[in-house]
Amino acid sequence: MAVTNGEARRCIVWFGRPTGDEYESLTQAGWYIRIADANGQGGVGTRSGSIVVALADLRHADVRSIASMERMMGDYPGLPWLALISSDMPTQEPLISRILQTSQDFFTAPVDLDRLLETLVHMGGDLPVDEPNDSGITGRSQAMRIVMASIRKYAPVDLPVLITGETGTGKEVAARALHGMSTRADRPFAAINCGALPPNLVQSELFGHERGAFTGANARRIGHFETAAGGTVFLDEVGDLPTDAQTSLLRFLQEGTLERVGSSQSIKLDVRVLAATHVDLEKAVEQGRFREDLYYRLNVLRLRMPALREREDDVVMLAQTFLDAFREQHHCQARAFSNAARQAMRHFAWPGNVRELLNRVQRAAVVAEGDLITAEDLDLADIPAAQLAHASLGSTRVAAERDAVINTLRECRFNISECARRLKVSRVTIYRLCKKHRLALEELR
Ligand SMILES: Nc1ncnc2c1ncn2[C@@H]1O[C@H](COP(=O)(O)OP(=O)(O)OP(=O)(O)O)[C@@H](O)[C@H]1O
Repeated sequence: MAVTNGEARRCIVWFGRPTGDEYESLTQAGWYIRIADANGQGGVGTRSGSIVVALADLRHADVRSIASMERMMGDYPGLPWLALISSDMPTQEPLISRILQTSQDFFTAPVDLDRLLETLVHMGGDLPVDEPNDSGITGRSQAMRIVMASIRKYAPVDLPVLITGETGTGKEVAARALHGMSTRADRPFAAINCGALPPNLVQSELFGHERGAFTGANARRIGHFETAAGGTVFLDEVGDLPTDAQTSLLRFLQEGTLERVGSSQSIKLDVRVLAATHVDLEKAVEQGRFREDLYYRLNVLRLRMPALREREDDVVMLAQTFLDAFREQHHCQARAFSNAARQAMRHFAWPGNVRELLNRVQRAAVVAEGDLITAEDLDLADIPAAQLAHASLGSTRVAAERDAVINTLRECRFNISECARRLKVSRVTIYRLCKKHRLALEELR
C-alpha cells in the first residue's frame, strides 16, 4: 500500500465522486475525503496510522472501473469497504453482486447520510486514533482502548499487575505488552503456567534448587525467577500455586529475595511480577485456598481483559489479522471474509474468546475454497440462539463505562474527587455512576 504523508487521520478513499451534500456532511463530521481513480496507478495510498474506509461508488462508474474496484478489493482484503449504487442498478449482475458481497454495507442513492455516518462510526471512525500500536494487541474497540490506556500507564511502573479475564481473552498478550513497553523490554520475559507444573516441583521450577536438595536433584538448577533476572515473570493461573510456593512468592514480593530449594542462602533479585487468573481469586481467598496477604501484594494494579463478546467491533479486524498471518505461512486462497461470515462472527458469543476465533479462522482458511471465507467455513452458519452474543452496542458501552469507573476508582485509591477529575466529570456524577452500575465502594476496595 502506498504511504503518503500529511493526510488527515480519518480518511475515506472514494473511488468515484461524492455529491456536494455528501462531501459537506462527511467533511463536517471530520472525515477527510480522498478522491481516487480505480484505473489509476495510485492504489489506496493512505498515511500509516490512519483510519481508512474505502468506498466503491458505482453510481457513475463504467464496467472497466467497476472491475478495477473489484480487483482493488482483492488487493486490500484488510480494508473495510462500502459501496454506493443507484436504484436502477442490476444488483444480480455478477460483477456488481460480488462488490456488494465484499462490502461491509451498501447504500442506494439518494444516500441516507445519517445512516452512512453511523456506519462509518461503527467501522471505528468515530474514535480518535492513538499513537501507533506496537504492543502486539489488535483491537480498537472502546473496551480495548481502556485496556491499552491502562497498559500504557502500568508498563513503566515496577509494581505487580493482576490480570483477570476469561480464558483466551489475551492475558498473556497483555503481560507481554506490559513487559515490552517497560524499561525491562530488553531483559528476559518468562511466562509460567502455574497450573501446569507438578505441585511437588513448583518451588524448584520457580526458584531453583541446589544439588542433592531432593531425590533426583543431581545438579544445581536455576529457576525461572533467576533466569528472568532484570526482566519480568508472568505467573499464569497464579491461583493454582501450592501453599509453600505462595509463601515463597510473598517473601519475594516483600523483600526481593528468594532461596533455592535445599539452600538457606538468600539471593537478591530484581524481577517484576505479573500474574493472571481466570478464576475468582477473591473467592479462593475467602475459601482459604489463597493467601490474603499475597493477594493484596499481587493486586496492586489490576487489568481486566474484556471477553471477546464485549468487543464486537474488534472481531472482524482480529479475524483478518489472523488470516493475514496464516497466509504468510501457508498457501491459502482465501483473502478475506464474506459479508455473512463477518455478521456471524460479530454475533457469535465466543466462549473461548480470541483463542477460539484464531482456531476457527485457521481452520476456515484451510477448508475455504474461494477468495472469501464463508460462515460455513467458520462453522458459524447456523448459530443456536444460546450461542449468540447479546451484547448490543448499547450494552457494550454500558460495560465500558462501568469498567472505566471501576479502574479509575482503583487507580486513585477510591478518592472520589481524584476519580472525578481524571474522568472529567463531577463528584456527583461518580456517585450517580456507582449507583447506576451497583458499585458498592466498600466491596471494590
Ligand atoms: N488482542 C489480541 N490481538 C492479537 N492476538 C491476540 C489478542 N488477544 C489474544 N490473542 C491471541 O489469542 C490467543 C490466546 O491469547 P492468550 O494466551 O494471551 O490468552 P489468555 O487469556 O492468557 O488465555 P488462558 O486464560 O487460557 O491462559 C493467543 O494466540 C494470542 O496471541
